[in-house]
Amino acid sequence: MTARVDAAFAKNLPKVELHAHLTGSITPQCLHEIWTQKKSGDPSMTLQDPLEAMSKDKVWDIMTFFPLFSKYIYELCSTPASIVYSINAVLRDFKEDGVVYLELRTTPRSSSSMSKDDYIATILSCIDDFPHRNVMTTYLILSIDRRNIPEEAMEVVDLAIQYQSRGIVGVDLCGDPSKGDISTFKEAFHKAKLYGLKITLHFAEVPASSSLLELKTLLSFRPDRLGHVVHVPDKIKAQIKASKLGLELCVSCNVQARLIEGGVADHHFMSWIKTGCPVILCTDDVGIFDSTLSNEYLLVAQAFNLSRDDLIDLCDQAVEAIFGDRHEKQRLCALVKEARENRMPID
Ligand SMILES: CNc1ncnc2c1ncn2[C@@H]1O[C@H](COP(=O)(O)O)[C@@H](O)[C@H]1O
Repeated sequence: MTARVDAAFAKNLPKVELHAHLTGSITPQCLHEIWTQKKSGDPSMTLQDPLEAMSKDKVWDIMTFFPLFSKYIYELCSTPASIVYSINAVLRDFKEDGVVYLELRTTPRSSSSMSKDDYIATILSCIDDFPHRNVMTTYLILSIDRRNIPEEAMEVVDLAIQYQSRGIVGVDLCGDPSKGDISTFKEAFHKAKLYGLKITLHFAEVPASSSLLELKTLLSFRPDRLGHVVHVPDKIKAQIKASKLGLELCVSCNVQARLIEGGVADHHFMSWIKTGCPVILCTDDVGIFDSTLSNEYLLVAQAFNLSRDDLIDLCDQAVEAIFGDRHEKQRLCALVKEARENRMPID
C-alpha cells in the first residue's frame, strides 16, 4: 500500500513520451511569440493571434483539427528560425514536465525558405544542442501523412535512412484518418523495415479507418507499436495481443477530439491493460489538448483508481516499448527502479 497519487508524484515520475507530434506540441504561447515577431516584420499579416485561434475554450473535432495544422500553424512556423524557436520550447516543456526520454515525431515539410532536408537537419541540430540532453534524451520519428502519394512516402523513408545515424529511430503513419489509401505505402514501410527503422502506425482512430481490410493491411507493415487503437475489432485485438505490440494511448486527445464517447473513465485504457501489451500513456498534441504527460498519468490514476505502484508499472511498460537502444533501456530501467524505491509509503 502506498500514498495516493497527486500532481507532484506524477510530475516526478521518470516518464517516457513516445507519441508526440512536434508541431502539435508547440504551446499557443510559444506560437504567439512567433506570431508577434512575424507581425512586427510584416504588419499587414492577416493570420490570427494563436492566443485567440487556439484559445482554451475551442473544441476540436476531426473536421477542425487537421486544418489547424495545414492552414494555420504551418503558416506561422515556416522558416528555419521559427522551427528552431519552437522546437527549443517543446524540448524545454517536456523536460520541465519530468520527461526523461522523448521520441518526437514530425512530418518532413518544405517552404519557400527551407527544403524537407533543411527542416529535418534543423530539428536534429536543436536536439543535439539541447542543454539538458543528459537528463532527457530525444530521438526523432519521421511521419508519413496519409494524404502523401507513394513517392512522398518513400521520400520520408529515405530521409529517415539518411539521418538514421543522427537519431532517427522510426517511421510513423499519421494524418487525417478519413483520407488516403494506406495500401499505397506498403513499399515505403517495407524499405524502412529493411534498413532497421522501427514502425509505429496510427491505428483504428475513427470508424472510417477501422475496416478489417485496412487494419490487416496496416498489420502487414509489421509495426512495432500502434497509436490510439480505438475501434479495434476482437479478431484484430487478438492479433495485436499475440504480437505484444506497444500501444500508445492518448487519453485527453481521444476525449477532447471526441474519438471516443464519454470522458476519461470511458476510455479504452483499461481494456488494453489486461492484454499483456505494453501500454504507454502519451500526449499526442499537448499544445492543442493542453494536458501534459504528468497530467495524463494523474487523470488515469483518478479515473481508474490507480496507485503509485500502478503508475510506476506504467513507466516500466513505456521503457519496454522505446525504439532507443539497450543503453537507453538500461538508463531508464535504473530511473524507474529508483522511483519504485523512493515511492512514499503511507505513514
Ligand atoms: C488525433 N491525433 C492525430 N491523429 C493523426 N495525425 C495526427 C494527430 N495529431 C497530429 N497528427 C499529425 O501530425 C501533424 C502535425 O505535426 P507535425 O507537423 O508532423 O510535427 C498533423 O498535420 C497530423 O498529420
